[in-house]
Amino acid sequence: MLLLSCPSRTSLLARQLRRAFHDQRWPGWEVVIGIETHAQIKSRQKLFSHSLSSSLKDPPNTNVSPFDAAFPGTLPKLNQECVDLALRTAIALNSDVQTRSSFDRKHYFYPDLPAGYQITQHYAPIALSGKVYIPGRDSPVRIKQIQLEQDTAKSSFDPRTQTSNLDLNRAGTALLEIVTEPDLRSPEEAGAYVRALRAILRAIGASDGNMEAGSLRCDVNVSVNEVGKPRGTRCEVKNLNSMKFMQAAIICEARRHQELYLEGAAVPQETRGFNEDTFETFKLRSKEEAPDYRYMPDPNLGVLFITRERVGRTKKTMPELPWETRDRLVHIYGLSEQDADILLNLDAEREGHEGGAVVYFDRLCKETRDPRVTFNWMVHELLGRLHAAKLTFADNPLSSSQFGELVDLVQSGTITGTSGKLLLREMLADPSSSRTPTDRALNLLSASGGELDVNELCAAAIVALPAEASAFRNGHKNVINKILGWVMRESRGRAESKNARKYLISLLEKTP
Ligand SMILES: Nc1ncnc2c1ncn2[C@@H]1O[C@H](COP(=O)(O)OP(=O)(O)OP(=O)(O)O)[C@@H](O)[C@H]1O
Ligand SMILES: [Mg+2]
Ligand SMILES: [Mg+2]
Repeated sequence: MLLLSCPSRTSLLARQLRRAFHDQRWPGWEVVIGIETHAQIKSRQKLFSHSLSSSLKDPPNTNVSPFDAAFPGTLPKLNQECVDLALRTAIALNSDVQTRSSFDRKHYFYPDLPAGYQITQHYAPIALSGKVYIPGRDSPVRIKQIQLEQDTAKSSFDPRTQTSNLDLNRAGTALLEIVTEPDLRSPEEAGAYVRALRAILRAIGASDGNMEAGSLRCDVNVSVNEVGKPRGTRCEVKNLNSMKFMQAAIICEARRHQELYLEGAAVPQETRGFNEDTFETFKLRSKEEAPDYRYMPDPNLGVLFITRERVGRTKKTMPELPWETRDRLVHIYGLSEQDADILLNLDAEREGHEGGAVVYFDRLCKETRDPRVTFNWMVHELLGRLHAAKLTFADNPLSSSQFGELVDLVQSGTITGTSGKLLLREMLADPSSSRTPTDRALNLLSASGGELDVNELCAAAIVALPAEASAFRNGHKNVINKILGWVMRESRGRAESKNARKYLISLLEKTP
């Protein structure tokens, strides 16, 4: 947010028109997208009961309280941990937290909904009108509202035995529904928005945002119009659980609407599904067939009051948000925006070593290493090696201090860049070895036999014997013999002692 300027409305509009007009896939058409995201809240217990939020590993029907199963006479009790996490989300998305919000019943009849209704926040959601900034766009994606609601149970059908199975583990788990205004204009922007939202939810601990595990699901609303003409009719594609499927569903809808308009037909407002095998959307129901949800306030839950003090207290506990991290990487460390995004995307994909790629990079740079050199070693060499072995950053076995020592050896000229790469390879092959990178570097040097580099050994001696080096610099000139002894030993007597002594002294006098 700190990075991005706010251009005037007219230049914004012109840019948006240009962007729409220049989409080579559908010149002259504008594709309009709004997204409803359901994120499972990372709370220990469900939204209104004491049973635990389940993971996919839990056996079916093991985390179910009488309330989740809608036993008569059971009552909901709002879990404040979920409210706190919703509050953190609202603050992170720059939204207006509502002092008063409330819960409503949304009725429909399906076996995965034991009570016959889902408790949601239809009339008065917990937060309104937020903003999410995404790379490549000056204007934010506007958030319409954020609401708390319950998840449904899971039903599955076994065609062999012709039976339906119900698993109530998920019933009543807390969800956040985050709804955008129709501000997105391409499948890529939609992807960038979901990635940015997921990074925020993860950074604040509100959700795992794991699409494969179902903890982040999206409904996309798509309409198409000719550039400069009024908006088309929107169709909603439900329940997309991967970025790839979401973007494919948008492309499919964009083309389908264009074809209908070109034939002179109208686009009927529909709710659609996505076929993961054919990559096509299909009709679930038309607007006329839409269920009447008969929304009504839940009489068992009162008003949810959130005081200004509570919002203020929560603000104080907010961590650095992804766009703030990006700003810091660019302005404090001097990385390019692209390089900053590489680190942020590593974190967005998966939690990495020592709490993530940015934390790892921060630790490396803390020791006054040059951030750009460090970035190159971390991303091009370390990550490059990991990728070559089909591993990700999360599998990185080297601690930041081990890896930092390697960077230092190269930076101080103790070993060449080529030897550094060899050393990295060796360290990754045997990460648990008790030998330090400096020890390994020396082995590497002596193993290279004839190519003995006395200068490299002298520099290594200074790194390996810091107390002696500083004693020499403080006037204890005799200590040079100890440092020289180290060089002679490591070179297995192959170094020429007079030259080595001269070079050592010049090095010690040159470097602080
Ligand atoms: N012309 C349009 N083209 C694309 N998206 C649109 C258009 N108009 C509205 N939208 C988007 O449709 C979504 C509507 O979601 P909302 O939750 O408000 O209602 P809903 O889909 O009718 O209800 P439900 O939550 O039951 O699905 C929003 O994300 C909004 O931005
Ligand atoms: Mg909705
Ligand atoms: Mg909807």
